Amino acid sequence: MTRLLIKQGTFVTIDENLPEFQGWLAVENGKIAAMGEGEAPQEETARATETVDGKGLLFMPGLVNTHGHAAMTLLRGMADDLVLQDWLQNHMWPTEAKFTGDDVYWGSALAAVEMIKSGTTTFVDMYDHSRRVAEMTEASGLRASLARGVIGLCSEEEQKAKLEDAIRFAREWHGQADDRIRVMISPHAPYTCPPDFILKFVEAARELNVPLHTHMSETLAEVEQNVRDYGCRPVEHLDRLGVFGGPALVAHAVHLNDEEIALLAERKVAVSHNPISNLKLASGVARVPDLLKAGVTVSLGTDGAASNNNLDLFQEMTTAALLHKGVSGDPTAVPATEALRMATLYGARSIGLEGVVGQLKVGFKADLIAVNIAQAHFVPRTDYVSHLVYSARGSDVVHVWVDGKQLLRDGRPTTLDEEKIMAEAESRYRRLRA
Ligand SMILES: CSC[C@H]1O[C@@H](n2cnc3c(O)ncnc32)[C@H](O)[C@@H]1O
Ligand SMILES: [Zn+2]
Repeated sequence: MTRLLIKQGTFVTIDENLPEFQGWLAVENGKIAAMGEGEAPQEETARATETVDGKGLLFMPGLVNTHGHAAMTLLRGMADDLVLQDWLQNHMWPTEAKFTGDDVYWGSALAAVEMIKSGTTTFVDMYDHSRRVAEMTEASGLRASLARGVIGLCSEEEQKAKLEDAIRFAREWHGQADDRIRVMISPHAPYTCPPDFILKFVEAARELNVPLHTHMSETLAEVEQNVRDYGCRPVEHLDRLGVFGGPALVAHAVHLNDEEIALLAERKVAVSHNPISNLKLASGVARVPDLLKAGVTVSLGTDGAASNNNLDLFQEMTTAALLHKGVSGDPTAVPATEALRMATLYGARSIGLEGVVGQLKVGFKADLIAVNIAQAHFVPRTDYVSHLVYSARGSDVVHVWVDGKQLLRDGRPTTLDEEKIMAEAESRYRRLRA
C-alpha cells in the first residue's frame, strides 16, 4: 500500500470550514486520507511511502472543465475571427467530416496534455468517435464525463444510427477506467436536432439514468431561429421536450431573459459558462451574475480549442471574474472566490461529482494540483484566492494527481508522450488541410 505525504505546503481547499492553511495532506487508495495544519505528525511521516516537499507550492483541487470538444485542438487557429454559424458550417463541420477515429484520439491526446499541464483534472467532452476519446482518457489518467455528440441534420436512418451509437457508447463506458469515466447523452443543439429526435435522447437519458448535455442559446441568431421554427425560445422549447426533467448541463446559455433564468433555477439545470469562446465568436456575454443570484449552478468551460484558442481554465477564471465586472459596472459581479468555485466545486456539482472531487476534504478523491507560488506574480502573500484568479496562469501548475496517481511531475506529463502527441497532431492537421 502506498501513502503519499505532502508536507509544508499552502492549501486552498474550497471548503468553508478550513478554506486556507499551511500544513500537510496524505493520500492513500486514491483518496485524501488525512490533512492538517502545521507540521505533519510523526506517525504520518512514518507511514508515508512517498513524500512531496510542499515549500513554495500551493495545493488546490484540480480544475473541472465542464464543456469542450477535445479533438478540436487539431483545428486550433484554422478559422479565427468568425461568427458561430459561419465558423461551424463553412470551416469546422467540413473539416470534421474528414476526421478518422485516430485523428480524434490524437487530437484528444493533445488536449489531455494541455489540460493536465494547466491543472484540469476532470473534463466534459462532446464529440463524434467518442470511444477514441474514452480510450485516450483511460490512458491519460484524467477523469471525464464523455458523450457521443450528435448532429441530427441528416436522414432518419442516419439519425437512428447515431442515436444507437450514442446509447451503445454510454452503456459501454459508464463507470469504466476505475469509475473515472462517466457518460452523458448529447444532442448537439436545438438548431441541429429536430424536436422528435431530441425526445428520443431524453428517453435514452432517463433509461440510462445519465445527464443530458447540449449547447443552448449561444447566439441571438439561434434564439431568433428557434422562435421562427418552433414558436418559442430555446429554453421553453427544451423544457417542453423534457430535457430539463432530469439532470441537465447546458453550454453557453448566453441569451436568456428573466423568466428563462428563473426556469433554469427551478429545474436545477446547470450552466457551463464559456466566456472566452463566447467573446471570440462574438456570441455575447452570458448573464452569469443573475444566474448565480437565482441559484443556478454555473461552472466554467473552454469549449473546443478552435474557439478559445487554448484549454487553460485559469484564463477562463480570470476572464469570468473580469468580464462581468466590465459589462455590469459592478466590481462584485463575479468575485474571485466565486470564480474559483465555478472552476472547482460548481464544476463538480454540475456533473454529479459534488462530494467526490472539486474540494480538498478527507474522503474525497485525490484530484489535486500544485501551483508554483515561488514566483514574482504571487508576491506579496496578500490573498491566494485573489492570486489564483487574477494573477495565475495554467503554466504555473507543476504537479497534478488524479485518483491519487501523479499525471504531472515537475511540469512533465507522466502518462502521455508529449513529443509524440505534438508530432502526431501536427501531421494529422496537415493531412486534414490537404
Ligand atoms: C456533435 S460533436 C460536437 C460538435 O460541436 C461543434 N462545436 C464546437 N464548438 C461549438 C459551439 O461553440 N457551438 C456549437 N457547436 C460547437 C463541433 O464543431 C462539433 O461538430
Ligand atoms: Zn461546444
